[in-house]
Amino acid sequence: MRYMTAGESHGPEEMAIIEGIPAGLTLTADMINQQLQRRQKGYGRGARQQIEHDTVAILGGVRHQQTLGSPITLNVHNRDHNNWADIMDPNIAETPENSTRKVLRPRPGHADLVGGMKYGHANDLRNVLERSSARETVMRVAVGAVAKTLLAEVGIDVHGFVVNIGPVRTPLEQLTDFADLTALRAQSEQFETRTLDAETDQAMRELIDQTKRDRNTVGGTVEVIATGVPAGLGSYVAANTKLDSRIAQAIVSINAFKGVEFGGGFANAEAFGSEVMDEIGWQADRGFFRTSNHLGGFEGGMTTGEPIVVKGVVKPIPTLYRPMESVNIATHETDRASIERSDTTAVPTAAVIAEAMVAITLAQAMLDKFDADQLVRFKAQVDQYRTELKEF
Ligand SMILES: Cc1cc2nc3c(=O)[nH]c(=O)nc-3n(C[C@H](O)[C@H](O)[C@H](O)COP(=O)(O)O)c2cc1C
Ligand SMILES: C=C(O[C@@H]1CC(C(=O)O)=C[C@@H](OP(=O)(O)O)[C@H]1O)C(=O)O
Repeated sequence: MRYMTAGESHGPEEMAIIEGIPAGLTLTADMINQQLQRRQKGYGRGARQQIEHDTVAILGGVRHQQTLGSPITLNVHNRDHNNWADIMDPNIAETPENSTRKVLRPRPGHADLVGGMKYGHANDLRNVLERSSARETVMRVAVGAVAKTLLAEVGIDVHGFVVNIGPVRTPLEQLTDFADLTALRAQSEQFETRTLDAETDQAMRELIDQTKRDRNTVGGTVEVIATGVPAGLGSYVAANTKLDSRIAQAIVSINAFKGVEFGGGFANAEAFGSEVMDEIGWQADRGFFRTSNHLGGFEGGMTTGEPIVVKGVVKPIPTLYRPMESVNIATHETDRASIERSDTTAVPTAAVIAEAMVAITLAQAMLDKFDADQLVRFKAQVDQYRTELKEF
């Protein structure tokens, strides 16, 4: 399964084409819209999310709510395009009237300067920021919704949670029961943590409010857990077949993500081997299992059959309303960076996007391993494989 997205942040549309989803999967716009709505929630975002009401149009690859096996085409309209129509119109040449809102003072931490140097956009760095914007992640979440729908057919569930925003951490106890990820979600639509007491919820809001008043931004950490994943996805035989490395790539491909860890991750570097390896057990009704999950569900680049637990580090938003020092690319004079309308934090949204990226990567691994033509055969092969694993 592969996919591609296209679209500029203030352009008319965001688009995605997915190739390789089996025929016979029930898919509706509502299923995708539920995930798009989750992406739009989250305390700390700017005014853009009030303008957008992201809803998907399914334009190809589906008939009577069933996938056909042909490429699935998805589309999300940018409502904000109305406010940028002349400036962003693909079909109207540049004129003095529509050549406004130029970006000439690159923002440190954003793609502006290097993107401009690379593609030769010396006239306007907007040509960079329109695509480097995390607006693109709306389509990743749409593609992720399709992946999650497929994975649910074979009992795989994937969920993203907020771990911390700046110094405010959710009370994150070691998980022993991964039975129901949806139930694990604390009842907080704003933060999507897996445990959240009123005090922490309040502390997070206060931190974000204070950061906004300070005209600053704040980052954090998110965690994605995937359950029901069979052992043996990915392989140790070659560098590019190791599934943990593909998941790491998928996470760091998201705007602003700067680090990844599996299971105990960086803390494992300070522990002894006896505290880190997951001991092996066997029961007739389960087959092989582990008594702990310090390694986050991977050995040798392969899934162990235990839940996948992966965390991602989200840096603070680069655009500051109290801009940092920069240089005007037209005059080469020192100046303050441009201010574009911006979020204070995007960590809660980042959890939903990271979930989508893990779901996409797992769906790809499953479709590499099992039949990708039709859902019935795909499911039968997964069942058969699970039986073989249990009987090993
Ligand atoms: C959901 C989300 C929303 C974001 N919103 C903003 C924003 O409002 N302003 C901004 O400067 N950066 C924002 N970013 C971060 C930039 O897109 C990102 O830092 C930039 O593309 C440079 O890429 P890099 O940080 O991966 O190096 C956001 C990121 C995510 C994941
Ligand atoms: C549009 C989204 O996020 C945007 C990501 C983003 C950036 O620079 O990454 C900058 C902001 O864009 P704008 O200036 O239009 O408000 C965010 O709102 C979205 O998530 O749907």
